[in-house]
Amino acid sequence: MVALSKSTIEQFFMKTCKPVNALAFPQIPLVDLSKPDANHLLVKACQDFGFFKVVNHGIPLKFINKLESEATNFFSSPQSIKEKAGPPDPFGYGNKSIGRNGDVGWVEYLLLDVKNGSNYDKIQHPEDFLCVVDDYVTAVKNMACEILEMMADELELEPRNVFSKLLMDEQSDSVFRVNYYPPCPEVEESEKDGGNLIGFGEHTDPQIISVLRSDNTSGLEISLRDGSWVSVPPDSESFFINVGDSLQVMTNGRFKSIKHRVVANTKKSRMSMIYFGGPPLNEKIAPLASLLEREEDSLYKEFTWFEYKNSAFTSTLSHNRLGLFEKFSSKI
Ligand SMILES: C=C1C[C@]23C[C@@]1(O)CC[C@H]2[C@@]12CC[C@H](O)[C@@](C)(C(=O)O1)[C@H]2[C@@H]3C(=O)O
Ligand SMILES: O=C(O)CCC(=O)C(=O)O
Ligand SMILES: [Fe+2]
Repeated sequence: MVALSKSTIEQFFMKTCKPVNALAFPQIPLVDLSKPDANHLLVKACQDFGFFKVVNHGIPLKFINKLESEATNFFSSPQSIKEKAGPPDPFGYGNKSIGRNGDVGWVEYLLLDVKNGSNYDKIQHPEDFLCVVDDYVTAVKNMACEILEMMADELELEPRNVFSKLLMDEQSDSVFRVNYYPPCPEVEESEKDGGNLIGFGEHTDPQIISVLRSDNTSGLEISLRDGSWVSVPPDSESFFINVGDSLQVMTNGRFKSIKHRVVANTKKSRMSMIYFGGPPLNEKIAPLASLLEREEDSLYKEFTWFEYKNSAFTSTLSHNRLGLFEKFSSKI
């Protein structure tokens, strides 16, 4: 990134909420996938937070390291090379501008379509990149499916692939993103006023499940039920799982899609990679009939993922996207 003036940088300061010093939150739910209580703990975490950390995940470290090193090469290449992989329409390289509706963040990113690798050819040496992304995404998708099946078991839902089949479907509309948050030394002056540089503004993820891995730089924050923000202690050897809006709907609001954001670290860069597991475009998203048989009212109108995605992608990051599909907004 080129050096920017203070006034240019000011547009990245948080506008919607007072500057915060979100406390590090050591009580992030922790699920050890190799332990017998994993099913119970992950369902509890989805109900209480919509977020948890996973250890003993079985994803080979070499997949993670290779991808991190390819991505580091990419983000440290000359701006003109990176820009050849952009603009994000919606896939490709993006710089500071997120989505199409005016959101900005102190971030560079690569957004890739998992279903159809064709967009990789914007990137220089696509063959190297394609190979490492595929290995990584396949492994992470399998872990996401295992977690979704553990959820179904714990909720006594049948078949147990009721959620995971959506990610396994050849037409699954899943997305992969690598975010690079450069340091911003120019901001230290303004920090005296208690400012915070926004890396990625607050939002919920629209899909079913998101699997996030970052390096050991802090920055990710989650919003608790009382509206306070807490900082997630980074852990490069673990994965963090987010419940997405679609899973909130399918569980009729039992699982919460978590509001999260990234505050840029002004001194250190941060890199994260996120797999967003989504359903096929024509899939109908609605509370599962077997949950409604248990005498619950459906809280949501049915929609297809295509409809939800269209509406989501015309909204800004912080918009409450599910509001449009709620039947009784006061109940949620
Ligand atoms: C402002 C936007 C960026 C986003 C599309 C949207 O209009 C609203 C949802 C955003 C989000 C958040 C989670 C993922 O990072 C993402 C790829 C997604 O599916 O929804 C982004 C979208 C994006 O960056 O294009
Ligand atoms: O970079 C991160 O840690 C999170 C980014 C994020 O929430 C997203 O890309 O949807
Ligand atoms: Fe997100």
